[in-house]
Amino acid sequence: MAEPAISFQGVTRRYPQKGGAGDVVALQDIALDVPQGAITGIIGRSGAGKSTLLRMVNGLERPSSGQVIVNGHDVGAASDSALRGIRREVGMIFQHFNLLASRTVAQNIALPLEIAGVDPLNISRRVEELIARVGLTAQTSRYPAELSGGQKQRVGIARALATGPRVLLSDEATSALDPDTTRQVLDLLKDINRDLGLTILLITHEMAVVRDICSHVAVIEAGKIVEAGETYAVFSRPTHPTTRSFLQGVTGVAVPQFVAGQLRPEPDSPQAEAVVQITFTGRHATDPMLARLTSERGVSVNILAGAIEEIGDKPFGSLIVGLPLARLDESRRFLEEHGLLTEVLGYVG
Ligand SMILES: Nc1ncnc2c1ncn2[C@@H]1O[C@H](COP(=O)(O)OP(=O)(O)OP(=O)(O)O)[C@@H](O)[C@H]1O
Repeated sequence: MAEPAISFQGVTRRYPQKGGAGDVVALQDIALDVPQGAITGIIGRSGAGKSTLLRMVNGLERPSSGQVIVNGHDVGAASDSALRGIRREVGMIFQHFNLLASRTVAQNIALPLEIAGVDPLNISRRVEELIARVGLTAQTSRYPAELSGGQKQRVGIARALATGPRVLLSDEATSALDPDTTRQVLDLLKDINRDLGLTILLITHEMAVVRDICSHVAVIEAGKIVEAGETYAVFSRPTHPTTRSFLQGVTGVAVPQFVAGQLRPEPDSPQAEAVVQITFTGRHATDPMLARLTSERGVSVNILAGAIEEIGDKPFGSLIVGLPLARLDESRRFLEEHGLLTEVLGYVG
């Protein structure tokens, strides 16, 4: 296994509160490896600790205890001069772009190179290359106020890439953009990841962003990582309720309203129907298992909701069905034996 690009080792961050009301524990004993060359998403609700975690990677925050190792350097223990070196290897993009209004596109992108003392001829060559890379050649001399949100984020990306970082941090980079523009910016990040082998660590509160570009994901809740792994594995077998609730919207299936209102945790009668979520992954996503359950076992299946999509180019499907209570155990066994995951959501009738 290659060394991780970033390794959080037992990281805790406390903030003292005014008036001696005890500390706020923003992060608690975080252990997480971010693989080299991957796109890793940290997803969590507001206040979960995402920004604090991200800001540790470029030393904007330091751990109260534990270590953050980036490309082999212990960021929390780095001197100011070592930190400057680490920051050249770590670019960052922001939700609100953070561009300088008085500088053109080219001048904004040139800024980190000027700070690094690169000579002017090399700066203009490099800036031209970066502008082409993010598709803004026609906007080179425009000011931020003359750009759309998506174009501003492209400038942010080019600026973050200027010093040739090995890691790119993204702080809710698409949260201020409409869905089409979000898609384009995510595609650009994916291309950069692939072409430059750049490690990307992003924070988001949208599972759709994770689904669309992240090969790995960590779910953070109240300062703790509650679930982490390859996106496909986490999507197929979410174990934590927070992960499940983030997934509900994104896999496009939810219990339909007319059923949700009647759903009960226990069956009321032997004639009840179990409402079951079935998750399909890999080749099983396209196998007609439900048809076989009916034709081979004579079980009538009532399809209530469903969707099939792709995660990391692999098919992933989710269905919600009604199954007769009397045949529930047998049906679940049949489906599980064929590689499908089943979960009883409740009972109706
Ligand atoms: N400088 C600070 N002083 C005191 N408390 C802080 C400070 N920074 C963050 N916190 C607290 O730490 C916790 C985590 O905050 P953080 O900003 O990392 O969450 P987040 O997941 O990024 O939230 P959001 O999505 O709203 O930005 C919160 O309870 C927050 O109030």
